[in-house]
Amino acid sequence: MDIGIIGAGAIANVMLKRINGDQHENLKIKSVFVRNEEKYNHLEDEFSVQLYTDFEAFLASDIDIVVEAADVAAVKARLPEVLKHKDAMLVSVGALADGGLVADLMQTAKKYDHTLHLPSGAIGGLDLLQNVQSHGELERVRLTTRKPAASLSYEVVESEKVVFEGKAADAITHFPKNMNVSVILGMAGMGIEETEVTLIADPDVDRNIHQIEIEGTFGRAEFKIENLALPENPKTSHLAAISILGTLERLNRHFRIG
Ligand SMILES: NC(=O)C1=CN([C@@H]2O[C@H](COP(=O)(O)OP(=O)(O)OC[C@H]3O[C@@H](n4cnc5c(N)ncnc54)[C@H](OP(=O)(O)O)[C@@H]3O)[C@@H](O)[C@H]2O)C=CC1
Ligand SMILES: O=C([O-])CC(=O)C(=O)O
Repeated sequence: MDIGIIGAGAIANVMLKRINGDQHENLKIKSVFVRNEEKYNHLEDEFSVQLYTDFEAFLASDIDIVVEAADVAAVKARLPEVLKHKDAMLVSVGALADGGLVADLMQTAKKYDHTLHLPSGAIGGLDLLQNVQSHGELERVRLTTRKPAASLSYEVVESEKVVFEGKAADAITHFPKNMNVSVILGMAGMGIEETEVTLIADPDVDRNIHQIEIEGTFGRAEFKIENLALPENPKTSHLAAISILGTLERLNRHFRIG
C-alpha cells in the first residue's frame, strides 16, 4: 500500500522510520505534504519520499491512502478534498468535535466510495466501547488524563493541578493538542457531550497516563494506559504513532480481531 502523509512532525517521523527506514514488507510512504519545504527537504534523501507543498499535486501522486499527522486545522482544511480522491486516516481526531465537519466527511466518503479510518491513537478499548454502545448497554464513560505539567505548559505548578474538568467537547476546545483521545472516546461511546473528562497537570509524572472507566448494564471496565512520549514532541505518546502503523497493517487482512 502506497501512503501519503500530511505533516512531517513527531508522528510522521516514527512512520517514516518504521515504514521506509525499516523497509516494511507491505507499506511504503511515497509522498509527504508540508507547508515549509526548506525545513523538511532532508526527508527526500533520508527516506526516498517526494515532498509536496502543492496539495493538488500531492493528492494526484501515486498513493492509495492519505494519513493526516498534522493538526486539527489541517483536518478541517484538507480532509473534505482528500475524501473525494482517496481513503484517509486521521490522528488529529479532535477536529471531529465539529459535528458539521463529521456530517460533511461522512457524506463525501459515501458519495465517492472512500473510507475514513480513525485509529484509537494514544488509548485502547474502543472495540469494547463500540460494542456496548451499539447495544444500548452503556451508561457512563470517564477519562482521567494525567500529563507531565511541562508538556501542558504548566511548568510552574509544584503539585498536581486539575486543569480541566468537564465534557470531551470542551476539553478538545481548550487543549486541542492534548485531548484528541477524549474525542475518539466520545465518538466510540456516548458522544463528546456526555463523555466526562478530567485533565491533570502533574509535575511528578514522566508519562502520558490515560485512565478510562466504562460503566453500563454489561458491567464495568477500566483501562489504564501509561504512555511514553515521543522525544520530538512530549505532548504526543509513542502509542499514537504505533496505532496508525497497526491500523494500516490490518487494513488488508483476511481475518480480523476485535
Ligand atoms: N489521536 C490521538 O490519540 C493523538 C493525536 N495527536 C495529534 O496528532 C497530530 C500530530 O502530532 P505530532 O506529530 O506529535 O505533531 P508535531 O507538532 O510534532 O508535528 C505536526 C506536523 O504537522 C505539520 N503541520 C501542521 N499543520 C499543517 C498544515 N496545515 N499543513 C501541513 N503540515 C502541517 C507541522 O509542520 P510545521 O513544521 O510547518 O509546523 C509538523 O510537521 C497533532 O494534531 C496531535 O495533537 C497526538 C497524540 C495522540
Ligand atoms: O498522546 C497522548 O497521550 C494524547 C494526546 O496528546 C491527545 O489525545 O491529543
